[in-house]
Amino acid sequence: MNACVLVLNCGSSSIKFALFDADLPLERVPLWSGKTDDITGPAPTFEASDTPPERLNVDAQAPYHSALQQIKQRAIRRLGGIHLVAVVHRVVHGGARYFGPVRVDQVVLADLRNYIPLAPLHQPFALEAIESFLQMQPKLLQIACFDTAFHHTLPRVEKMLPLPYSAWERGIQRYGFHGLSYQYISIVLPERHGDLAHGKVIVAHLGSGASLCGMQNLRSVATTMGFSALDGLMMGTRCGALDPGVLLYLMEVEQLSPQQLGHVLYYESGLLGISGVSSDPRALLQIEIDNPRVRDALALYVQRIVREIGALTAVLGGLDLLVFTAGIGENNAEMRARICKELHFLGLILDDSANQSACQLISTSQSRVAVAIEPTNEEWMAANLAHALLPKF
Ligand SMILES: Nc1ncnc2c1ncn2[C@@H]1O[C@H](COP(=O)(O)OP(=O)(O)O)[C@@H](O)[C@H]1O
Ligand SMILES: CC(=O)OP(=O)(O)O
Ligand SMILES: [Mg+2]
Repeated sequence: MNACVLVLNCGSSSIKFALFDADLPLERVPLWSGKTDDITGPAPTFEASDTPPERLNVDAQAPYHSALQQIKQRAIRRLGGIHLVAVVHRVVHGGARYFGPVRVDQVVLADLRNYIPLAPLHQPFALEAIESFLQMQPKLLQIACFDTAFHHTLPRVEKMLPLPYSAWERGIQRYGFHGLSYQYISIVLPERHGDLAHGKVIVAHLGSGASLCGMQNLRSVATTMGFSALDGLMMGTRCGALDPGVLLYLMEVEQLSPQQLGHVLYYESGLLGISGVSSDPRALLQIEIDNPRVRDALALYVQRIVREIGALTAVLGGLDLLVFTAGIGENNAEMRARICKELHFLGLILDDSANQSACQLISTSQSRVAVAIEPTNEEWMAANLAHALLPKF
């Protein structure tokens, strides 16, 4: 083995990490991987492929910083004597400037800071990770791969917002997110589903953050997240699509400051906001019988997904394949069943036992729309994209 790359994926509630042998072809299974979950919550956890899950001791004043330092230490320990050739970062927002993977130096870092207001739940943590490695080892290659990049193929009409034209000229447009996940899915779908994968496909990335991507010929043609990671579906703590009149009302009549409004939309809404209990459907499903607010939260969550699948099906002009991915999409059979039940009008028929067993294909042979589960692999996708920037051995 010549060298390794370390990938860091700073999500809204987790940091995922993976170590890949840098030799091509890049194995999809990492040498070492894991995640820290619920970092800002009361009981953050650390899980890695070589150790049992444990409680992570984080500094409550700076939980992300402290989790990151611990991952760094453990990664260095895991490397032993192996040469680390680069650290690859999932950076959520690349704006209108960054599409391909990019080497990050202080200049690029300063530029990427401009996007913090557009992705306040993600961008600061990824940039903090980059900065911390740059300080520790200034010569170690830092590479950013962007969540927005895969949506570069969106037609102009999907990128534009119906605001004054000058907004478009100022870069106020729909970008789309979860691109590393969708790009990975676009690579594996033909391997699993042959020609069907090249048709009209909707991928449902349902995690803490959630979005849909409509693909045709394996390219993004429509997506539910837009200018920021707030648009589209209802999420764990984020509202999703909202009547802009509500924002004006909250600011003008209820006198919320921009900071307070941001906090409401990013941290206090979605499943947590409606239920008042949790942002995790797993927890909510267990208590819905006794709790009407929890039932409302789950019903609204499903309704928003079904409504947007309908919209993307219209944009695609039909639907051949629906793919579930990310934490909820991959693991929560009950949520998949509730969503699919509402899509019966499309001729979609779920195979209940295949769904319960989380099979690769979970629709019946009579179903007019094939339904699949595909575990995402954002870390491998980022490592793979970054490979072009690595020095040749
Ligand atoms: N084993 C599991 N069973 C059911 N739900 C799960 C499981 N693992 C994760 N999830 C769900 O996935 C969500 C996190 O998804 P993930 O894609 O990891 O999000 P993020 O990348 O934004 O941190 C959690 O809120 C939880 O609801
Ligand atoms: C863009 C986004 O919402 O990412 P995540 O789902 O990892 O929070
Ligand atoms: Mg994620």
